[in-house]
Amino acid sequence: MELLSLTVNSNSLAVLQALEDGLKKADADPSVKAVMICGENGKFSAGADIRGFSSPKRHGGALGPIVSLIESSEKPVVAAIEGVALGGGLEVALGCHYRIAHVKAWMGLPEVTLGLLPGAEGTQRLPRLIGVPTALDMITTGKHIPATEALKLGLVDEIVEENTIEAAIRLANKVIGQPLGPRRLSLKPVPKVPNMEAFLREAAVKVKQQARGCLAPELCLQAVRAATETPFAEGVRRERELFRVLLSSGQAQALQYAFFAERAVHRWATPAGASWSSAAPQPVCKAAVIGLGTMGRGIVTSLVKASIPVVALEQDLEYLNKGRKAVMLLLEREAMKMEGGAQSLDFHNPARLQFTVDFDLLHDVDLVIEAVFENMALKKEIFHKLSKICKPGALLCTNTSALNIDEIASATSRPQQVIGTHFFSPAHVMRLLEIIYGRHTSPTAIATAMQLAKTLKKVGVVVGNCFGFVGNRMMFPYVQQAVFLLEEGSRPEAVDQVLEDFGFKIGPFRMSDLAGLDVGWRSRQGQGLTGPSLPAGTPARQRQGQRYSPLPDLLCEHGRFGQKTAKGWYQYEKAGGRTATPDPWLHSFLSRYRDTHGIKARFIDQEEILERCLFSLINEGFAILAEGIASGPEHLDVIYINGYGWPRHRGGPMFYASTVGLPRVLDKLQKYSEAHPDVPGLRPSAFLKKLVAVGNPPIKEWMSYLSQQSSKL
Ligand SMILES: CCCCCCCC/C=C\C=C\CC(=O)SCCNC(=O)CCNC(=O)[C@H](O)C(C)(C)COP(=O)(O)OP(=O)(O)OC[C@H]1O[C@@H](n2cnc3c(N)ncnc32)[C@H](O)[C@@H]1OP(=O)(O)O
Repeated sequence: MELLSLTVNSNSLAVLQALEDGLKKADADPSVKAVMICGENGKFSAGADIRGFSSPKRHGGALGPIVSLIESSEKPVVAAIEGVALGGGLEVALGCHYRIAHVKAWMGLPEVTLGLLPGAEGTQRLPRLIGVPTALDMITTGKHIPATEALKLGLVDEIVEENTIEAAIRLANKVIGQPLGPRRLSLKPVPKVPNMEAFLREAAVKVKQQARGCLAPELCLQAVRAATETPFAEGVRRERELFRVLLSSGQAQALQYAFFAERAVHRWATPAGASWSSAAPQPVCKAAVIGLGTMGRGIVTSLVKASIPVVALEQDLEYLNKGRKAVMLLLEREAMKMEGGAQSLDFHNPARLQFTVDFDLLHDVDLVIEAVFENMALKKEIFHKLSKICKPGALLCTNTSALNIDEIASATSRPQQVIGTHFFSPAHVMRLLEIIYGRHTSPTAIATAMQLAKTLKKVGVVVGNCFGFVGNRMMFPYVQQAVFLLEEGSRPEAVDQVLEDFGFKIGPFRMSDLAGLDVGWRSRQGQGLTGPSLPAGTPARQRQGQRYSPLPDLLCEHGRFGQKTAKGWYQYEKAGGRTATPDPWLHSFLSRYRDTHGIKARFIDQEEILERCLFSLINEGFAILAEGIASGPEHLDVIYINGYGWPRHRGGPMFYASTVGLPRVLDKLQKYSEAHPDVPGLRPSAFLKKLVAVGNPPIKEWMSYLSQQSSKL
């Protein structure tokens, strides 16, 4: 028996060479009767080294012929899949005549998530093995499936609970001498679907809709279509052609950047030098959530799903019962999606989930997440109480989206254990957790919050304390520009369309209707920008000498809070309705508003809409980096991709800026700033100017142009 060993993500080229050499040697040696391919260290293969994709010759082109070589071997080749078989790794397994997997193994073709397609004949072999609908789903989503599902789909021949390699050797011995023709996937026809053409057409529409401008899913579908329409060799040619298109698209680079950015933010560090190496997380065996509004409900659900026992607290029985019902509904829905159902979550067990109005029940929890509404006085009152009731080591987290962490911490006797954990709605679905450290927050508290993010299957991003932190702070100038564009002549649907065409899930006005216009209104009232505390005689469209638009306030004064009141920037079929329709009332309201303020409406083209919204957001990003609020551009990008619906295939706002070119971003900001001198958000940040002055360096070098002293933390 010849044994070939594959190494996960080591030098791909060396693995390929070893595979080719081993196969040739095995074929030439008459004493070898069968071949078994396995990985090292309990992992079959996670595919190509993603960093190597910038050198095309090293990958796609090289693996296909080797997979063919495996398949054409006259000796049976068995894949022993342990750990993961992903991308090129699974394509190798598809070339084998038999596949045997450990029960805990995972498989998938995630190339699409990297802006590519399985370019080593995977788009041609997988449909032949498991049928077009399932193959298409795996290839266009890139999802990883467990071995148990792979067995049901026919992707593997057998799963084992014990030693996969021994089982594979047994299988190989058993099949020696059996005909290999029926095991060669390239020779099999693609299984028929009743109306293949109609199926593919419908699938294409769905894929395009979900892709939101991302090329890879559509080209994956085209490659699978080729498998249904042409012989294997022709399909392979088409696959290669499409692979080359994707490889040279900027989207693949953006998606690969996003892959590494998400891993890079896990290695958090503060300007004071704290990091994983200086802090270990505290165990979180029991948690509490205060406030069962929209955010609190999602947070409780998220904790229960992660098997962390939770005490859920509300201010009185009426709110508690309302919250309890809503949480139970969410958990039932989540349980239905899981294999073990409600039993697996065990949320009816009071030891797992307890509802109370009694603060004293929080005495033994390891971590509290306060999720009451955005009111500093209320939050301080709660934190003061927590600091008295909770055990000494308990971590006190606040789910604020903008408020000052230091001020909240000042209400406690243990500011080192106070930290911001900004969840995104719906909290049990959205992947982002913005983790905000204050002046006194300890490294242990940061490490614990980061570990919590991981346990909740979220991406934790550590940032510093400032109004709006990173995500919302960058969002303010973006939304502000969107509203200014309305004042100047545009309409909500026109602005949204441009940003949705760019790839955002929803544009700023649809988003604001969904979130509720009253949220921002309350916050602006709190800041004294509108409402009774606004000094008499304040000009309608100016605050502290800067341009201000009262449009959102005026809508709220008309009771237009968005979806919840069936009217906002759009109109909806009913209160709570989701279908936004342009509203003639709003259009005439905007005309009257412009007349009142002597604004002459003008036509605003798509380029201006896009640039003013995006470049002002990016500009704020540069200011955030310069202030040391985030430790690198990838932090901002990960926040935007995972929390704000930024199109992943554009790599995040800062990566996008690097692809547009910083000189162009600067030029445009300068132009818009000259036209609107009373809008500070359009004034180019000093850091952006510096980067342009030093010659527009690549994004990975940006931070090296900041002097250490610039950090305000
Ligand atoms: C059988 C032989 C084939 C091998 C040679 C192939 C030759 C290539 C030819 C053709 C091309 C094929 C296309 C592809 O294969 S594209 C790559 C497809 N694979 C993937 O997309 C897998 C990506 N990785 C993951 O999904 C996960 O990392 C996973 C493997 C599931 C492990 O997850 P987890 O345990 O959570 O660990 P991390 O994600 O944090 O990863 C740990 C570190 O490893 C780095 N990593 C992981 N995968 C890759 C990769 N494919 N290339 C480069 N680096 C990778 C990751 O960045 C982490 O590094 P660090 O700790 O420094 O951040």
